Amino acid sequence: MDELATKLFDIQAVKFGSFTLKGGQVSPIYFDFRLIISYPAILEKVAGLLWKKCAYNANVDLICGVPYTALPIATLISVTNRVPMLLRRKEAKDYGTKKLIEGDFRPGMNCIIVEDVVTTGTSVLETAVELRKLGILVTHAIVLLDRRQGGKENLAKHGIELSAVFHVEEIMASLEKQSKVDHKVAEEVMDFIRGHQQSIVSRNPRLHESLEERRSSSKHPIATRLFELMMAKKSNLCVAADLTSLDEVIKLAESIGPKIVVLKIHVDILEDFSLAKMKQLRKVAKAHEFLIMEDRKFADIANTVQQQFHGGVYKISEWADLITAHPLAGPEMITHLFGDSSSDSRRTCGCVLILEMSTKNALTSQDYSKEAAKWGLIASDIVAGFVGQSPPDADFSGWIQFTPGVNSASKSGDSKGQQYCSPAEAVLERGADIIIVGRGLIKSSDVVATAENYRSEGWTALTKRITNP
Ligand SMILES: O=c1ccn([C@@H]2O[C@H](COP(=O)(O)O)[C@@H](O)[C@H]2O)c(=O)[nH]1
Repeated sequence: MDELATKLFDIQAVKFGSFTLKGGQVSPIYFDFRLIISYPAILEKVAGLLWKKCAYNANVDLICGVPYTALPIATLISVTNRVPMLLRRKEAKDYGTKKLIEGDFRPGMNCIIVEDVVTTGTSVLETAVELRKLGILVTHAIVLLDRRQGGKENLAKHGIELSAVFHVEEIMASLEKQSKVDHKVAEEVMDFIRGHQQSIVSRNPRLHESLEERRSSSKHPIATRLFELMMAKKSNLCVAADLTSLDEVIKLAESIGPKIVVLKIHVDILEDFSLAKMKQLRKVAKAHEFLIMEDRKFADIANTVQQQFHGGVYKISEWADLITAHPLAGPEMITHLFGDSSSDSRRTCGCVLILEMSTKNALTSQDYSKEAAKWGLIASDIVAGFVGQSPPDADFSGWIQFTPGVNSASKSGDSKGQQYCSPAEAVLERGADIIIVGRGLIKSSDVVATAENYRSEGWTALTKRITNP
């Protein structure tokens, strides 16, 4: 790595001085990796290191470079490792096939995106969008240099894991160690990078307000209650009790009740459901002060959803404090979810809108969640919060962000598309107010100790986020 950093410096692919960037900022460092093609040995080294970043992934069917600098790099990786390549055009031709993606592929194939520098991740994302339109799966991108300016987090939000050969800190440390730059320049560069590392989370005022302030701006009684419980119990832990027996759920709730603020269930996986047992669970919830969330993911027209909510065997409106709903059917479904304006449920139950899902290749795109968040804001007497992996553009400090896919023991997710992050990452990088932990807790041998660990990690991260904006 030191050798490559030196070579990049020597050929002036890494320059120091004063450079005006695309966004108008003046940067003390500039990376011009287009020069690499003039140095075949360096090009070969770069391609080799990039390939090492994804060779562990047995699922590479194709690679695709982001135009233009990464194209020769991707070509070399393709030829050396015998991995077929795709070519993405920047503009479609106005004659012939008019295709944006050239090459031979089948929908369902896995494609790795290759890039030279990632700042916000937009170029990688644009390439991923075109590939995904054709049914090609994109879950990984490899990059020579990650400037650490939010790209990794942005891509993760879209189900793409970014692996970098270098981070800017590593290049600077290496060049300083080899006396290529002096300490003052290295400091200046790092100050600039840190100053431009504003992630979505650090820009969002909701995430730095105290829970007390947010409690007073909340418009839904259940959101107000949840803020109070969080402060009183010093907990932002929701446990996904995905068990098939309600007796077992009750047993679990009795043991971890003091550590949690929400217990989330899926009523339709219970084999021993009865309203009497539900009453028992409500008693435990009252005694230990936590809310019950039914993760029903309502998604139909309002008329049907109302019946699903109030009727059937489960009579969800009789026992749930919170329910989840997909905003797919439009704003009317949200406003009529609980019934007409006189329905008691509007005050006794809060809707948690699913803006983004935690799984790979989820269809909850940025545009989708942006629109849905706007509807949620309008229906703030119904909507207590949202499920998501990041704060939406239209945000509101009285709303609560619930983030599932939290598991300290597994970084890679399960084998069925679920993706995981740690409690600290969920809170500090993704904006979670409440972390949702399922198998990471219910499968552990000591659920009480594990609940305490998640409570403490989640709460520490939340306190840190509020006190260090
Ligand atoms: O995007 C979503 C929405 C909901 N879930 C639910 O959360 C838990 C996660 O369980 P783990 O065992 O921690 O994977 C589960 O009940 C899902 O239905 C989600 O994972 N992602």
